[in-house]
Amino acid sequence: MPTLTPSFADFLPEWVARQRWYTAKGRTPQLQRVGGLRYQDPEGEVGVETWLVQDDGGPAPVVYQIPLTYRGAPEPELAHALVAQAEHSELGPRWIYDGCHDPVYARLLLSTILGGETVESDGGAQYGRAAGHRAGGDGAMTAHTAGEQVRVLRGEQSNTSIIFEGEDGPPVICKVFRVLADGRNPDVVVQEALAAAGSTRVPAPLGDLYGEWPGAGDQRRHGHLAFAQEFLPGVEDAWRVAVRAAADGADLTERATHLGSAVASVHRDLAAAFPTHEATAPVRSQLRATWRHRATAALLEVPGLEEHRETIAAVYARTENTTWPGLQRIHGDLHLGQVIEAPGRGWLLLDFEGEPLRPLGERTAPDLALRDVAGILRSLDYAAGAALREHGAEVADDWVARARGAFLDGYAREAGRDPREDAELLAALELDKALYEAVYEVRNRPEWLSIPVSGVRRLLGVTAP
Ligand SMILES: Nc1ncnc2c1ncn2[C@@H]1O[C@H](COP(=O)(O)OP(=O)(O)O)[C@@H](O)[C@H]1O
Ligand SMILES: O=P(O)(O)O[C@H]1O[C@H](CO)[C@@H](O[C@H]2O[C@H](CO)[C@@H](O)[C@H](O)[C@H]2O)[C@H](O)[C@H]1O
Repeated sequence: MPTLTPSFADFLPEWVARQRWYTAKGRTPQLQRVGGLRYQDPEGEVGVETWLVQDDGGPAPVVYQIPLTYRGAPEPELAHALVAQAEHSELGPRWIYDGCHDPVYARLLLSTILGGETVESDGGAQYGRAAGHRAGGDGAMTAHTAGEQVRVLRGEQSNTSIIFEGEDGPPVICKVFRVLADGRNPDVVVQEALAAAGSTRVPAPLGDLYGEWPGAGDQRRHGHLAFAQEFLPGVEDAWRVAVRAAADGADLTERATHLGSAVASVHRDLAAAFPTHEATAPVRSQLRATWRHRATAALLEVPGLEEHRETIAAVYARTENTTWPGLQRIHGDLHLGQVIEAPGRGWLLLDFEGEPLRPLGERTAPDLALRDVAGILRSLDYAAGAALREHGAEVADDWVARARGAFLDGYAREAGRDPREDAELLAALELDKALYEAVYEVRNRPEWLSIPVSGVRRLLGVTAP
């Protein structure tokens, strides 16, 4: 049996702990390999393998996807993506890289998806298997599997996205899901359904990789590993547009109005493509219980909010005697970073995975479309906070109020109902979102925490100490 020195157990946990996608920040990963996939480099030079590892070091077990490439010589262009240098007992020195950054893995991944191919592990107890599926069918797209520019998208993301650009065909972005959930990934399911319904508000889906790996005991887990779609080069996301406008005090109202209409049109298409439900009394209490439960957990995790326990409960209680709209499939984690502005096409929505901190079942359940509306309202408030943090710009309350009002106007016009008519629900959902954000920031970006915490206080009508 060949050996590697240092071994994976020696170097992988420490590397995983440093990754943006590691969800249990601050803890020490306790990794066990649960499965894997072997890809074949056509040149026969680079070893390409995806590790599926379960981490038991966080609050709950999480399965991560970790594509790795093994090279016999260092690759200077991949220096930033080096996971470890190790000695293989038979092959000699090995340089092990984060596969997403290695064009050899990237091209194999895309060709597996677009070619509808299958990859599997070497077998045994950790047997894994995955199959590519092509969506729609655009013949030009296979041209991307060879000789193209390959790069990893930089920035704040929960997953790792690889971009393929070149002369032979339109650019592609392929998202490698880092946290694997059992079941079909909502990002894939929803965008494919919207595209099939003729929505122009999402980039065209091109295909996905769906896999299986061992679960507890004899169980098998199944889920999406990657998703390829049309890449719109040179576009800006609404977050950057809004932070800049906030910092400059520039008017955002026209764009915010268009964004409101775009979100409402996606909601209309989602209501037609997926089941809808009436918000019956038991459903309403169930949802309120979820908000309360999330608030309790947030107060335990976020310092300085405990004193607001009762005021928070009161905001939720105010939704008891109001009329609720129906429930439907929604985006689930809508914020300005999930929206891009494409020339000639207007605003497009991305990343329908839902809030990464929520269990999959909750993320795909029908919910109030107002939850997405609340997400954008919170995000406009965040943009003002970021303008201060990053540019030292004191943003007038009026700027935020006008942008939020314009977004709601655009939404109301397209939806035929003004979200402000459901003021109690909207307030409850904004609060729920701000509390979620506070937990997210505590775990991922503590230096951002003051933005959602101020948001919570503002929503509760209390001034900061
Ligand atoms: N199809 C696309 N075209 C252009 N840019 C994209 C596309 N998909 C994603 N992006 C960019 O990548 C960023 C992260 O994408 P997202 O789907 O939110 O990933 P994650 O799940 O990792 O958060 C977006 O904010 C956007 O700037
Ligand atoms: O990784 P995702 O994009 O799915 O979303 C998570 O990370 C987001 C931060 O990257 C976080 O969004 C929060 O910060 C944004 C600015 O960076 C801001 O626009 C959002 O309004 C705010 O919620 C998101 O909540 C989290 O789920």
